[in-house]
Amino acid sequence: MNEKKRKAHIVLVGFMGTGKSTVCQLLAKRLGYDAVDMDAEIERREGRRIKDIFAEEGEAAFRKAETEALFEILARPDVQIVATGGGAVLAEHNCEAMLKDGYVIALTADAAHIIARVANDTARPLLQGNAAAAVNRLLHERKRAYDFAHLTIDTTDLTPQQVADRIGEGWLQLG
Ligand SMILES: Nc1ncnc2c1ncn2[C@@H]1O[C@H](COP(=O)(O)OP(=O)(O)OP(=O)(O)O)[C@@H](O)[C@H]1O
Ligand SMILES: O=C(O)C1=C[C@@H](O)[C@@H](O)[C@H](O)C1
Ligand SMILES: [Mg+2]
Repeated sequence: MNEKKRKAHIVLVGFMGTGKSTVCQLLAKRLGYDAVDMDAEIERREGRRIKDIFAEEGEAAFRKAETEALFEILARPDVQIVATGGGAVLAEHNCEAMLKDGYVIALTADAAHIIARVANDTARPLLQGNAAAAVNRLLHERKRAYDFAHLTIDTTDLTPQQVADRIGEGWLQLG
């Protein structure tokens, strides 16, 4: 965290279940910034649930809506804490935009913890059916996808509050 402070949003990236949405709310409260959850924003703009966008129009249509939402969010003038969707990093131009307008923090966790966190949730279309197998396959496919971040925090043995505190302390120390 350095010269990017003040002019940049804090942008949380990471695989599904690493805690982006949860930490976003806690961090926004702690720092007094607005919390923006991209998945919620897409659902609001589209007027339907993410799993329905996937079912009715397919993943490509969702990715297009995701990029549109990301660019609109990043262009807002006030500093925000942004929780991205787990696949928002799959398009290189999305990553470039995040690095330009944000301080990008990647949250990680080991596969077993991710599976335990997301297995019983029906909201994620890419994890329906055998969630553990899907997590392992996608983690492999996305092995390097989150490496572009300015900072990486392994959340495996941390609570969401501890993750938010760690980020918040670093941010506030910069003055
Ligand atoms: N550090 C943590 N320790 C334990 N449970 C956690 C942690 N972070 C998140 N969780 C839990 O895991 C679940 C998924 O968290 P969350 O929705 O914040 O993940 P996400 O990264 O936003 O996922 P997605 O990419 O699908 O939006 C929630 O039930 C949340 O309470
Ligand atoms: O990792 C992904 O590709 C996704 C993660 C979620 O946040 C949602 O954006 C959606 O379920 C897709
Ligand atoms: Mg989320």
